[in-house]
Amino acid sequence: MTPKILVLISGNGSNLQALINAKEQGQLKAEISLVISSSSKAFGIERARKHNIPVRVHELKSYYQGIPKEEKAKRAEKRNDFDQDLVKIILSEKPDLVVCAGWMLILGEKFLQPLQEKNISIINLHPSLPGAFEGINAIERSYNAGQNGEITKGGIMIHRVILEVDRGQPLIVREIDVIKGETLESWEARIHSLEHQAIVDGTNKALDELK
Ligand SMILES: Nc1nc2c(c(=O)[nH]1)N[C@@H](CN(C=O)c1ccc(C(=O)N[C@@H](CCC(=O)O)C(=O)O)cc1)CN2
Ligand SMILES: NCC(=O)N[C@@H]1O[C@H](COP(=O)([O-])[O-])[C@@H](O)[C@H]1O
Repeated sequence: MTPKILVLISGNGSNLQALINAKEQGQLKAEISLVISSSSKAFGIERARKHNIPVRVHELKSYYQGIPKEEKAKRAEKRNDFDQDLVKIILSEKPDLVVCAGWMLILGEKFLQPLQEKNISIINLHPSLPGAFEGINAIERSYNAGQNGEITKGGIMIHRVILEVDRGQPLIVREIDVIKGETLESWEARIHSLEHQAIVDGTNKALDELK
């Protein structure tokens, strides 16, 4: 039985495209059974649809409707509802593995706990080395650190997803050297190039570890 992966995206979807390409070239040990996007505007939706992969949009803003930013407790409640509804979608799909490929939302306990109980592994692609630049805008932050001489290497990792953001066990780590005077665009392109192979290798490695 071919394993099933479910891919979470929020934007361009170039890493989803890398998984789709790998599947079509026989280099991915799974089928992509569903793509879930946290934004209805994500270009990754088009990428999935072009390859007849089912898509669901699951947007946080629809949960926050009518709740002002100041009402933090109410928003936290709705955030839990968002996570719990996301779990329902995923459990109905029964994937072997969930791959966060540019999913730009922190996954809370209400999401992680039920998936752990069902033994569904979750991995994430993050554009920095373990222990550095957790969170968003990691590419720009690592670029600035490199150009300021604070780091000599950057890179990416595929890691297991735990509650602590970007602190899960790394499965794949790939490095690049800082080049002084390099443009942000060039740094970003080198990072993305690393990502597009690592997302496939990391997914295959996580699938192998399920056996
Ligand atoms: N519990 C976990 N959730 C997620 C992880 C993780 O390791 N543990 N990885 C992320 C992906 N990610 C970095 O790789 C990441 C994405 C988004 C954020 C974040 O701060 N999101 C904010 C919204 C940011 C914004 O849109 O301005 C939020 O969720 O409120 C941090 C890290 C996937 N989730
Ligand atoms: N913290 C998570 C994070 O920053 N993820 C990053 O989002 C981009 C998604 O690109 P894509 O939509 O083209 O695959 C990738 O660079 C990925 O590393």
